[in-house]
Amino acid sequence: MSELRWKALDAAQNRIIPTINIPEGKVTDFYGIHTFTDEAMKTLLSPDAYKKVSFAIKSGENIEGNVADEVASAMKSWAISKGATHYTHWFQPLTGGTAEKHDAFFDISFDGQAIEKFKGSALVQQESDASSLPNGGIRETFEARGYTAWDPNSPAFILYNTAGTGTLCIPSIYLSYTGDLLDAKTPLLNSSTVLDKAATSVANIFDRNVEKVTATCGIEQEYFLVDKALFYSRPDLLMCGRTVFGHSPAKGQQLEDHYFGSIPPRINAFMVDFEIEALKIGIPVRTRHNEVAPGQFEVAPTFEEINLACDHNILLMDIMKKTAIKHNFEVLFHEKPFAGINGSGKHNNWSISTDTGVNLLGPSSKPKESLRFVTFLINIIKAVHDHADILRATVATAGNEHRLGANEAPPAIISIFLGTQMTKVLEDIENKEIVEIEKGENAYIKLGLNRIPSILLDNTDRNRTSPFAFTGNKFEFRAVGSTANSATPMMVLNTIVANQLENFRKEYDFERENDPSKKEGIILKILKRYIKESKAILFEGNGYSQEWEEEAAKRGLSNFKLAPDALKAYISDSTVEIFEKMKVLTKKELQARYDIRLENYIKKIQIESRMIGDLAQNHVVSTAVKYQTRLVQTSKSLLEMELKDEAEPIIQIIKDISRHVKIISLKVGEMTDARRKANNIESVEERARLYSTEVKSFFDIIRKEVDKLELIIDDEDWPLTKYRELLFIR
Ligand SMILES: NC(=O)CC[C@H](N)C(=O)O
Repeated sequence: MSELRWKALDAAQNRIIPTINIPEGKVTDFYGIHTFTDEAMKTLLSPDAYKKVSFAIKSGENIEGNVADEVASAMKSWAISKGATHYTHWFQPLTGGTAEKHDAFFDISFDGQAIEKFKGSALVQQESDASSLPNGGIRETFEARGYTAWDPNSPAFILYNTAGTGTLCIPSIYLSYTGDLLDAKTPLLNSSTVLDKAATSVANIFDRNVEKVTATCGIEQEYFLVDKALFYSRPDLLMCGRTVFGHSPAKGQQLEDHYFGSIPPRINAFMVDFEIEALKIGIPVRTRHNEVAPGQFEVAPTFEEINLACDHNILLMDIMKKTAIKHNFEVLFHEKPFAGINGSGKHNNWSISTDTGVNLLGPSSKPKESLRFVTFLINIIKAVHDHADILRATVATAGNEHRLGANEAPPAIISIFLGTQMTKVLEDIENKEIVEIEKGENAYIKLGLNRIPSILLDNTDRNRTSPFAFTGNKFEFRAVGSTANSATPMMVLNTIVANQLENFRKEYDFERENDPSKKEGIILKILKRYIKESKAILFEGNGYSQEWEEEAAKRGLSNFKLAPDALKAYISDSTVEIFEKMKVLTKKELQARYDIRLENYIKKIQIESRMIGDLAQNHVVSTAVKYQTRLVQTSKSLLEMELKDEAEPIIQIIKDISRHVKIISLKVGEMTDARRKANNIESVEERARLYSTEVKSFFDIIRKEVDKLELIIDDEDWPLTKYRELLFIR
């Protein structure tokens, strides 16, 4: 086995940076050339068809058959002219990733002629016998049909394979024969619709011209890069996406010399390459940098409409994985591939803006508009306060369980960071007496609302320890895991905010009818109460500290460290009530998602547990025993030569090895028993609980012993590529 390690090290150190095809011209010359953009549609469709499609996209109405035929025909000619041979409905099942089945444009007509075919019906809807995709019991196996349907809100694009041919990908939603939602995209679309409705009605209190409110999102993506040969030399990376063993290297991230440091040339080449591919399909990537841990990096696009942003993020991950092959890298999206150093997250920068061009979370120089700003801000705080548990549940996975609360990642407690100055503004609103809002801006000034723009301009205090931070003109949800499909957390955020805004509007209307005072006074009265009700969620301090855990408990905030506990919020009464009321997900669909996520959790821990057993016994213990045998020979020889003192330290090492090996063997056996016990449990909830508590409790114990052995056994013999090699060779 150590031979594999040495070969891998050799390969990794002799890489040549591949040539990258840089397109001619400026980025704007090739941006979106592989996307069937609105521009392309305008050029290729008849004016009438274009008008109808645009209307359907805006209104969400169905597209008529003949119009769909025209769009399909235009898409086909466009795609074929760009080298596409196939098409696929590209959708997001509940696996967390994407799914695609490629069909050729090529076909044989009824009279035996070879033709290229793509009808409107094939564009709009496809039937998939995808009974192997997770459905949480929604779809009985005897009714295995599922449907994918075109989502015209997200433009079609072409993905090329290494052979150079392309597939036209049509972003689609996915549902069962019975109409139950089986994907991540449809609920997100639903949530955007309800958010639009609720936010528009609140925005109308301030401006009657607002007709539409859109959620936007910009997703920062963290990742690790490991040389391909090194990656394949670690069975745990290959099977679990993370290392289950590995002693910390002498140098980790303690010198803080990697973050924002000069990007190594081989990495930079990879970044340039995948960014070009991303830009060609219209993903507006803009930022790249070294992250905190050695071997860790980040990419971020500019923000977009939320549905598009989530599609683009998951697509970007796919492009990164594929581009990495050419560069002999493997991209790790796991939340915690290496113990003891930074994990990887996805920071979702979320905001809402109107069709009149106003960012509702953006500061304004007019105090009156600041009232609108605080209205949205405080409603969001209240929504997150009241429904923190379901927000937390969306980021609960086996991978993220290792990350939350460890090394620069936010803790499992959901709290909101506002910055000291904004906190003060809220305190003023809560505590200062509002006399009747007078003419002019006096009252706003008294309340400190006139200060907001300047506060937000120099709002430099950032708090990385907060899972949900206000950053001047948007909220940053930092707890999302790096492998996650952002569509799910963003769908929940949209929904709880929509629900809250709807409640606010109702309360406001009610008060208006019964209270003759000015609308500003009424708004402030309601906001005062909201602040009182939800200020427990506001926290400015160090989210990593023990004191915060204690303080949060006192405040009654939840702290679900284990994913199965956090996931329960999927089926809580309040979640079901809101999601059914807002028509985003039904109780049945929530239950299915809960079951799927528990199953996924169990399977992930099961795979890791098996991997730990296998590596510990078949790689580590066997190597340790072989090395021990050599030491026994040496000590025997020394004793024969009557060199007792010299033999002593060697005998001590022999004993140390035995001690570690004994614990490892014992604990691997006990862990296998714990697994067996859990597997016999019928209830998925109870099984997940046993996996998260009993089975998982052996992971650290076994790891500790293995990592000790790594320090004892001859480096020449050690079978697992070491942390220093995985993290620093590039
Ligand atoms: N510099 C950073 O933003 C670190 C974030 C951290 N990697 C996380 O897991 O979220």
